[in-house]
Amino acid sequence: METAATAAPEAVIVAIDGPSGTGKSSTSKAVAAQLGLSYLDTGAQYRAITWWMVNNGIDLTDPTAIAAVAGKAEIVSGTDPADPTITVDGTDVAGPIRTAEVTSKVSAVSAVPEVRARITELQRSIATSAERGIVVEGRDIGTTVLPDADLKIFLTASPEARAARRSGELKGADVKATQEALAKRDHADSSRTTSPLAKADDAVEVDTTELTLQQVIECVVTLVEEKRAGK
Ligand SMILES: Nc1ncnc2c1ncn2[C@@H]1O[C@H](COP(=O)(O)OP(=O)(O)OP(=O)(O)O)[C@@H](O)[C@H]1O
Ligand SMILES: Nc1ccn([C@H]2C[C@H](O)[C@@H](COP(=O)(O)O)O2)c(=O)n1
Repeated sequence: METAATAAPEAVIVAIDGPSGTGKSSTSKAVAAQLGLSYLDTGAQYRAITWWMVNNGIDLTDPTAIAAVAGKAEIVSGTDPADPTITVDGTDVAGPIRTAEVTSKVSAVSAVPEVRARITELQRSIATSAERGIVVEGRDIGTTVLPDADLKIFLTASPEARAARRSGELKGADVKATQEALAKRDHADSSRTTSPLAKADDAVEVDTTELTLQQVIECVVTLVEEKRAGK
């Protein structure tokens, strides 16, 4: 009989939260790869359920309609930092979840308590079964999903730096329009009632504005190693 893996006693759980474009995904993936840990992109899960709702014609202006179908899509996340995957009902949605349409609608879907309850349960189950430990990144990991995480990091960066990074990714995108879109999404994610984007009281805040990605990775790796040494 196949049994679910459980975390080893020395497994470390790292929660990385912060607003959009602060470097959570890039940092988390690299730290997990360097330390031999699993990696979970929780934003991808909220994007995946949003993609399913768009595809199934759900009225995303109606929280009751969203709540009614919150449990319908089967979302599976692959946690290898070298090749993170995400499927919905067996379909690879890694590309489709990054469209402008999904990005503009994900905050409305992720604000619905029934959606959060479902995705939070999935995230906890993935984190507790990661044998060597895991880096989980999102908006409410340190505050709600994994309040007992061994290490909590809250990444920040100036709005200008975040917009410049994002526009660099979306070749030719207007920096001002990108900054406005980021601010709008951050406001929605921070002001929702259920589990908003927030820094946990015991999180270490790292301002990445003036740091290279490599410097941020080194900083987080050092914090994890210090935690492990003190365990
Ligand atoms: N310290 C840094 N200096 C310069 N560029 C960076 C830095 N950190 C990340 N980047 C770049 O910024 C972009 C956004 O980074 P990333 O996707 O990791 O952010 P994020 O916080 O996960 O965003 P989101 O929440 O929107 O998914 C990427 O192109 C990444 O390479
Ligand atoms: N723990 C999380 C992670 C993500 N979300 C929501 C809010 C974000 O705007 C959206 C997409 O996340 P991204 O891919 O930009 O990291 O998902 C959340 O509510 N809680």
